[in-house]
Amino acid sequence: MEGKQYSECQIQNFEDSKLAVTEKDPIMRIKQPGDEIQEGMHGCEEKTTSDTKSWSTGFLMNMESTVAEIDCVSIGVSSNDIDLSVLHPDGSSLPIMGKSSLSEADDEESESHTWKKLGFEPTLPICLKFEDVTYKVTVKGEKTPDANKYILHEITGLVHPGEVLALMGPSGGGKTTLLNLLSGRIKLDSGTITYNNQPYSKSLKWRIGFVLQDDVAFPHLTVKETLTYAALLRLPNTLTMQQKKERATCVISELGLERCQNTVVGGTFLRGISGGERKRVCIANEILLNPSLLLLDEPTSGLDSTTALQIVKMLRNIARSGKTVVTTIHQPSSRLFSKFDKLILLGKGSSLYFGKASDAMLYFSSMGCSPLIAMNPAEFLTDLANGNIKDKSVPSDLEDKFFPRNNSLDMKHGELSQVDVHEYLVEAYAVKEAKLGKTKLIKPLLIDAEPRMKARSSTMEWGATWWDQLSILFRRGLKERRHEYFSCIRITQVFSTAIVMGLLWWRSDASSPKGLQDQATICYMCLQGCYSSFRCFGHSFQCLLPFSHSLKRE
Ligand SMILES: Nc1ncnc2c1ncn2[C@@H]1O[C@H](COP(=O)(O)OP(=O)(O)OP(=O)(O)O)[C@@H](O)[C@H]1O
Repeated sequence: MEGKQYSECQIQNFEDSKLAVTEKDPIMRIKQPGDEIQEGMHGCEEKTTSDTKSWSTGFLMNMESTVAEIDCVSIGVSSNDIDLSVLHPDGSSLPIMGKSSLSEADDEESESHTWKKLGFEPTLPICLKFEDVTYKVTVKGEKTPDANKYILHEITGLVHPGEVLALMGPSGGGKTTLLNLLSGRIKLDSGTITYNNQPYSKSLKWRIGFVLQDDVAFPHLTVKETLTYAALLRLPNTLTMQQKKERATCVISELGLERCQNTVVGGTFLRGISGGERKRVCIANEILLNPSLLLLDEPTSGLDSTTALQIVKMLRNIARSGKTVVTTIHQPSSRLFSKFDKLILLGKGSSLYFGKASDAMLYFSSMGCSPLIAMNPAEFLTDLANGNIKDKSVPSDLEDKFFPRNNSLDMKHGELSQVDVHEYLVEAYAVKEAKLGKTKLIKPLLIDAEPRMKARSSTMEWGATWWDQLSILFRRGLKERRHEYFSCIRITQVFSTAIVMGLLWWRSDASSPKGLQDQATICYMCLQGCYSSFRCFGHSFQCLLPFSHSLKRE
């Protein structure tokens, strides 16, 4: 027991609950009536000490949601180690805070980094809840009057700290739009989005990290330079220059970017780091700020399945460190799919499923939709969201519902149309939602004031001062353009022009009218040169357009 201090657990409404602590593993378990004490737990029951109330134990479980889906809370606490997890009735454990749960015997992830050594300031745990989110745009018709186009229709969901929520569905389903709404970048038309039951506010801005699908990085900077300048620009003034640099180094090592840290990022015309490394650099750029909520738009697009899996595992580890992660995903492999905690399946802007990712197949098979051939679950779900029922069984009531009506019109070659399938699935999901009760489906676990206060007290003035920004941007600009400024061709060009000009006007006599004319000519040429440079300076602003996202972020 040496070196370990056990915390008192704040438990409400658990009248029959007991605490059990193992000596081996510092686990306190809220026992349910009838729950057997496991080997190794005997003799340590109800062991608590008074130097307690560590922030990790401050999570209060709402009784109703606990009964609905959570079996017990498992809290492992030592002076060095804090671990809070939620156990579901199926036996799976979901760590909410601290290191990955001990019960999560995931070999691959046992090697994972815990993110603790980063020594970041406390993260505010954010429980993200969205209910009936609707977003529409007005489409201007040439001949017809303007019409509303629904991009998202009554989408509901919930994600807790420690969880990874995947937004899946066919292209154009509305995933990016939902992500934008959740990040507060665009305003929703109806519905609610809350962060710990509070609406979006400016103070949340720096707690939300957003990794774009096509994030733009400076191609001529190395990975280390990119992250160091980002840290210098975006981290608070309260940190010293050295601390900011150290954080960049830490993030590089945590994201496994050491090998390529001195390689240029690269771009269309410059070979640089690989696609997977590039994605990791983009994620690292956001992780630097230690966001509570990390949103990612297709972080695995264009990557092979192994690299994609690495990225998703990394996201899982990030989530397990107490952050809330929401990501859109396209056609994940089955191994990758199994890494998500929750899933929202979107089809044409409507929700076709929301719940545990592992239950998605069960849900569809329970309604009569199952694959007839061996199929990756993600492929099956995306097919369904597309209305494609080839190689899948169809619910009998779907056939009954549409076949008589569609005898000649919608039925193509004796098959159900995609619209019919889509409508059926949307309706079926609405029925499920109504049956379960929407409020129960998205009942959040309440997060106690203590961890929130702790994280809030760490609120700092973010970003560098005006002068610091100027100096950092100047240095970064020089580095980014060094290949142009300091290229042999450019230097030779400047020097040779200077020498030729110098020779032409060598010893020109300003006292004679002819010499004066010569001097006037060189003045004119210099002014012309300045004017051209000035015009180029104006044009160069256009070059900033591709980096507008970086500018906004910084
Ligand atoms: N401002 C807009 N005006 C008109 N249509 C829009 C607007 N924004 C989004 N859309 C449409 O909404 C639909 C959903 O777009 P969104 O980018 O969210 O899809 P997505 O699921 O992320 O697709 P992808 O997987 O291909 O990135 C698309 O059909 C898109 O054309």
